[in-house]
Amino acid sequence: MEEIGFLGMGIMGKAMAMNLLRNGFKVTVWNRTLSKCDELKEHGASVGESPAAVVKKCKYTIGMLSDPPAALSVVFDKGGILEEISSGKGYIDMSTVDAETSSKISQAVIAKGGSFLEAPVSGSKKPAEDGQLVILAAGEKGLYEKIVPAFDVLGKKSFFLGEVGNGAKMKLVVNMIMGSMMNAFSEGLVLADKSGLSPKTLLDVLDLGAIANPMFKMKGPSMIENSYSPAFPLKHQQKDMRLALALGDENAVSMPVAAAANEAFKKARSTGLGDLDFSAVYEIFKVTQPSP
Ligand SMILES: NC(=O)C1=CN([C@@H]2O[C@H](COP(=O)(O)OP(=O)(O)OC[C@H]3O[C@@H](n4cnc5c(N)ncnc54)[C@H](OP(=O)(O)O)[C@@H]3O)[C@@H](O)[C@H]2O)C=CC1
Ligand SMILES: O=CC(=O)O
Repeated sequence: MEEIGFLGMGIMGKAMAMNLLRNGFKVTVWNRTLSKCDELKEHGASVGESPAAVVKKCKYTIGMLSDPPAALSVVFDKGGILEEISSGKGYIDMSTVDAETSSKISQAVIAKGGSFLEAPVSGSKKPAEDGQLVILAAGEKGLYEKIVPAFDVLGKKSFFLGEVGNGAKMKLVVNMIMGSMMNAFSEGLVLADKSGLSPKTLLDVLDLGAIANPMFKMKGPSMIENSYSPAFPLKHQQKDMRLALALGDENAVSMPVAAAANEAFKKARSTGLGDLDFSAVYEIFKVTQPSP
């Protein structure tokens, strides 16, 4: 397959680009903070000096940026994708953003003759390293079909969900549920502890029952050790809750559980926990539950 461009060497982008390299793809990377490209360079990647330079060199370019302003910046700002995208080239944005952001990018790319696909992912740092992501693609079907060989390396399953916006919406629904679950889980761990039970035993009990799930199993042991090395940064989970709640507003869907979870993530951010893993929201429940 042709050389792939990759913009954004954060937790996810770095793992995904590394995975493409490991599987024989030629990759040109770019990151706003250039030094984060060094490790990829050591593993054989080329480095582009701007998103435009990457698009000029590569037929297909993937973006994995933090949030809507970042996703828009690499497209519309000076040195951005729009300066070089043209007929025969494709841009695939795998960042988690809202449908409106994705549509703006799509329209601009298509106006220049390029093709666009949104393809946010479910799965965190480890699934990214292991090529086990779930890819939620939408946009131009032709581009989807051409990029499938790369998706096959990055993910265990990819869905094509139709028109641009559907991938973004699906991702926000999934992360809204995940964020609410993390809050309920944190409350449960605190309730067990404060009522004299062992949180560790609670993990064992949960894992054997109908609400067992990979997230509780993976995050629970580190949470009870107060260890929050970031796989999915809390500030991004809060961004996803905010964008999901906006989607709820648009569709007049009442979401009291998600709204409460968003408040807890906001509180965690305001106390300086934003760069830790999203499971650090547990700390908020601990401090708001004084002993009787
Ligand atoms: N981590 C996870 O478990 C998962 C994350 N996601 C989503 O993937 C995306 C990336 O997440 P993750 O890798 O964890 O995030 P990180 O915070 O680790 O990385 C964010 C990336 O965005 C770049 N960036 C931020 N602002 C700008 C800007 N204004 N212009 C250009 N680049 C910018 C950063 O560059 P710089 O290094 O210069 O700051 C960095 O490359 C997010 O949308 C997140 O919600 C989806 C699934 C799982
Ligand atoms: O967006 C985060 C994830 O774990 O999926």
